[in-house]
Amino acid sequence: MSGFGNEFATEAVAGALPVGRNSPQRVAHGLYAEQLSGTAFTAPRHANRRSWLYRIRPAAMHGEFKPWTQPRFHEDFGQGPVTPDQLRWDPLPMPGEGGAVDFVDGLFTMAGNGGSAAGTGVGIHMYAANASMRGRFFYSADGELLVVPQQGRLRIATEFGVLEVEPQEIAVVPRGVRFRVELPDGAARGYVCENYGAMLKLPDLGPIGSNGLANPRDFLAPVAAYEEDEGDFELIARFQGHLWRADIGHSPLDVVAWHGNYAPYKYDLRRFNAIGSISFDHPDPSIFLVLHSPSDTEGVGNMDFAIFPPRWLVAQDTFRPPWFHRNVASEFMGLIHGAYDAKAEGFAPGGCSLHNSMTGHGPDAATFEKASAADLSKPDVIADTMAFMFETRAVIRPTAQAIDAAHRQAGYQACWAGLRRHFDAGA
Ligand SMILES: O=C(O)Cc1cc(O)ccc1O
Ligand SMILES: [Fe+2]
Repeated sequence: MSGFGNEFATEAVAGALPVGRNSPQRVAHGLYAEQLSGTAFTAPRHANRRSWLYRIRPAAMHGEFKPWTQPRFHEDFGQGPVTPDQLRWDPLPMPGEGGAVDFVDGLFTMAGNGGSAAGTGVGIHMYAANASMRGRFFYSADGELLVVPQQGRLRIATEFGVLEVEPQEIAVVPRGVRFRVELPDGAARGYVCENYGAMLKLPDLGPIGSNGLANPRDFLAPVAAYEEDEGDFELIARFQGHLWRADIGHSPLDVVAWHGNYAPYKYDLRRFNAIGSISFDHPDPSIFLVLHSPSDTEGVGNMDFAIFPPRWLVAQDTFRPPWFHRNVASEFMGLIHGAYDAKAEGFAPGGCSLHNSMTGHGPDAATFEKASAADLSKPDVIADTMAFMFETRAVIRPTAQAIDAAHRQAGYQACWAGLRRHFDAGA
């Protein structure tokens, strides 16, 4: 179903959705009615998000939660010093032959800030998996999950229905929504931003007008689809930065019908309408904003999700690639496909980089030399590319395991070492 944050209504069995009311004395087909609130009951109408689920069994039915761990997936961003160095990583290695690693087992926390208790900031994770989740369901009460596949498709079976996503598409699973990730291609890798702050929304467009960037109708929510499976299953919860496990005797994906505006959704990044300079200068990357989690300060994001999609560069008398800069915000980047226009080498699909607050960064030496000499009478086309950025207000703290990881690039700073001195006061 199409449209960002729309008021949807969907039923997998005719007549399952009550008409004109949410909670009739007896729901059709013997279903239970249950509300899922994603915002405060009293949130203003334009921001209020909730859905009504009509399900075989209520969400309350499961065994007692016991602490559970997956040591690589956590919320420990450390208390100590954070290096202001530029950091970069090779792709997270795929699991070896050693056994089945599903989406939950394959999560690896790279970095983050704030936390679930404070309700601000983000957790930034990667996943590398080689098996579908079997008999296991997961939800995060801590944050909505923005999933950015880089390799391999995901079939995300949720309480609300099924989302199928492939690299260059994204999925967002709201806080609390239970799901299972299956891997149609047998293996998958990608990025996850766990947003502890305000729910992602489409940015305002200001003078751009009423169309452009990510258009609302390209966001797709699933139609209702339910499972009736019973068995010895487990429910894994992410709650206050820790993981919990409970027995559950049935699939919690048993919602036969639902209506409301709080639901998972997907978006194809290739639909993004990129807007840029047709005169001179390279605009700020906010021009590439897809989704925005506002903070309590107007105009300042808790987290901004921006992409760098294929596009034409036509600016005249302009250094066309991203400029050298320092930013009060902190920038975590990933590459989904192709090459990134600021880095000639070393930033591989599935890799990532971190340029924290006020850390100098920009084009590497090879990119600088090439773009400084480029013939600007012709447009450049940047094809076959899809990079993205999670940009946050707070400093992004890499985890100890990310700093110590064998796939971290020790010599990343060398990419700027070859920038030559060109200054000549007399020239
Ligand atoms: O650092 C980066 O590569 C991301 C980025 C891209 C761009 O076009 C302008 C600014 C910016 O931070
Ligand atoms: Fe940057």
